[in-house]
Amino acid sequence: MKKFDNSISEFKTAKEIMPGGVNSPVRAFNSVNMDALFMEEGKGSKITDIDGNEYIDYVLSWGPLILGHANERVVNELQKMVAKGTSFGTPTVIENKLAELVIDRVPSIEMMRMVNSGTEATMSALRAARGYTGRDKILKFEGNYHGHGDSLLIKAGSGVATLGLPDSPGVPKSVAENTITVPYNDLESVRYAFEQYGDELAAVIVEPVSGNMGVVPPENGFLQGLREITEEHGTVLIFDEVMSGFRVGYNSAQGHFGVTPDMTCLGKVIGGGLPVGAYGGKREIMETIAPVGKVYQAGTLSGNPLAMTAGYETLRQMTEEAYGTIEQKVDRLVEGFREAADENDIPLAINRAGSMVGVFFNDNAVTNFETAGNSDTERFAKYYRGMIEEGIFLPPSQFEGLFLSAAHTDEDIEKTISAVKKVFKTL
Ligand SMILES: Cc1ncc(COP(=O)(O)O)c(C=O)c1O
Ligand SMILES: NCC(=O)CCC(=O)O
Repeated sequence: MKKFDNSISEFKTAKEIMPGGVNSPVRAFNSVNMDALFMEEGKGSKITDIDGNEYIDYVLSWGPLILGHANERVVNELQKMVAKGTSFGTPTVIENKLAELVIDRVPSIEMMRMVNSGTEATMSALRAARGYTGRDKILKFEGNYHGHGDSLLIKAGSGVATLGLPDSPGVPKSVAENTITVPYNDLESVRYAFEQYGDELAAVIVEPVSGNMGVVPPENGFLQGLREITEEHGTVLIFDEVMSGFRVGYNSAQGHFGVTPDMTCLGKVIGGGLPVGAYGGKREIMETIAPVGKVYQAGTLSGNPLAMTAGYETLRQMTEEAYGTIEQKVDRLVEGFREAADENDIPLAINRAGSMVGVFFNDNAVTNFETAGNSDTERFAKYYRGMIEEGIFLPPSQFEGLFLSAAHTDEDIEKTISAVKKVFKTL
């Protein structure tokens, strides 16, 4: 049995000084009935906790680390940048470089703004869409998570779903009234909502691959349908690619599925593990942002040179070939999960998109929040704790996807599959 004495002791201290002992709820391991693990260092696909236990890491800081931990080139370039200074509060050349790279690869983005988190990206994109259209209402999907901005914290996924808090106290009723929610992958419900509110809807915001109720890809025609309906009504279509951006593929989910929204939100991978977010889209919409237009949005540390450096050096290494190599590893991992399920007669639904994988203890296909919610969370918790014992670090919730990086080796994947087979026998 692994020992976690140091983590247990630090977590006890942390709980006295931070709500739940954490700076973000999903880190508290609530739904798997464990104390949180405190990590000390990471290299490549591996992460080590403060008790010296090493794990193959499929959390990757919740998605950003597509090259794995402490990638040599990223670390070298960051060290050079740190020595020059950490923030100037003026434009820097590295902001241009990262923005040009993003604009080049993400079809919808003609102009963009850097911010400090995915939450800021979605809040700012909504404000731009509202400013541009002069409308107040927005439509989002049940089980999609767009960060913790008031307008979007309604029937949200991620920790909100894990903790069973469908509507957060503290969001004013007057704000919540402007957010319409419908089931994911359900164009009929979207059409119905547009019949009722069509000309009042400023934006439809969607995770083009949903990653916050576990991984749920869009069904054929869903994104295309959203494109058509929003176009008919002059509503801004926003793809929240904070998670899927530069993860589902070289040109992000929109490139992969061939549907171009009006605006896109980014985060995670584009900061290579440093705090970042970004939003962008059609020039005409982005020119509503101050100081060109009247929609105000700002940030002391926005476009921070360290974050820009980590993001730029990460994306430069993620060639089309690099994405292909990760996908082959995902193929094998998914195959291994299926073998383990068959061998042990465990009902399992597996979804994937690029290097995002969702494994549900579920008898049926998982296509939306409702079907994801039918998963066996108790079985998940038991599986989770078994995998920790085997040295595999997974996101601690049935409603989060796992990620692979370019640093994961074939050996890592085979070790993981062996662990899954061993743990499934005990469920
Ligand atoms: C799709 C999506 N949007 C927005 C966010 C919020 O990003 P952040 O946690 O950086 O605020 C997340 C992640 O948590 C996300 O997965
Ligand atoms: N899929 C959910 C997240 O990535 C959230 C991370 C966090 O809130 O700490």
